[in-house]
Amino acid sequence: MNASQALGLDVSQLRVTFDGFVAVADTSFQVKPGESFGIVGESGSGKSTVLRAICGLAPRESGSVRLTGAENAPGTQPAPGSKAFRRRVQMVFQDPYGSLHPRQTVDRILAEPLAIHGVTDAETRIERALDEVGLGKGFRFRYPHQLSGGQRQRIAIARALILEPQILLLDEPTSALDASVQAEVLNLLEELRRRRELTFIMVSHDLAVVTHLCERLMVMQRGQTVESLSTLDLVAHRVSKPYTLSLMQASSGFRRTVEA
Ligand SMILES: Nc1ncnc2c1ncn2[C@@H]1O[C@H](COP(=O)(O)OP(=O)(O)OP(=O)(O)O)[C@@H](O)[C@H]1O
Repeated sequence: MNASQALGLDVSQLRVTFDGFVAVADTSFQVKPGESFGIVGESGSGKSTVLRAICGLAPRESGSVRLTGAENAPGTQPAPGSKAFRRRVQMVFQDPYGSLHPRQTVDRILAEPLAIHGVTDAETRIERALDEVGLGKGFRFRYPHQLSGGQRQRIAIARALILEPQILLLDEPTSALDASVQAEVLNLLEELRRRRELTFIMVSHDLAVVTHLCERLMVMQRGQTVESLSTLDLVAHRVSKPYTLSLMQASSGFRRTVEA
């Protein structure tokens, strides 16, 4: 993929409510094509709901989600959740076991999005996707229970990438994994981002993970944006809001990273 095909995202005044409860309150942010953007905040602050609303899995009460970049002139915007949108924007969930169908082989799991989108060269794409996530075709006919947690998450990443989207939404992609496996999967994501010029929007409660993978981040609390800052500012403790500071102090992994 060349740089001109990279896509960004413009989220404006996004509001999501569940039976009157405001989970996300008029949140706005922009992610540039090829950028890696993090969303952090305490549990329940609305991070996952932002990602889910972007891809049409959570109901958007108001606000807009627009793809940006050369390909997306005004008037040609695919609706979030539509087939055309999913071709460009894919999501990876936290729990790799829960997100893979237990009775489907890896082959079937990877073939499904291709069939839905009418892609014909399934065999080649599946083998290439398995290679890309460092597993190889020997894994093609295994079931999820025959894989380790890290391998399952690699399959979930392969499934998200098989349609060659430009944007990946990552919801706590490594938090269900052991620390050493976590590092392997983060390195894989970083390598894939560089190779494919992907745009990432990653939710995490772990500041160490976000500083590893993201260039910029947004801090959320109770459905609202507290502040937006660069990773460099965060690492240098150049934060303006007490909430961000308390989040940094609460994150032991982050303290270790800063002290290292
Ligand atoms: N489908 C739903 N129905 C009702 N309430 C919901 C739904 N999804 C999320 N919520 C509520 O919206 C709020 C934000 O949830 P969300 O999952 O976005 O938080 P989060 O910051 O991602 O938290 P965590 O880090 O624990 O995953 C929470 O209070 C949650 O209970």
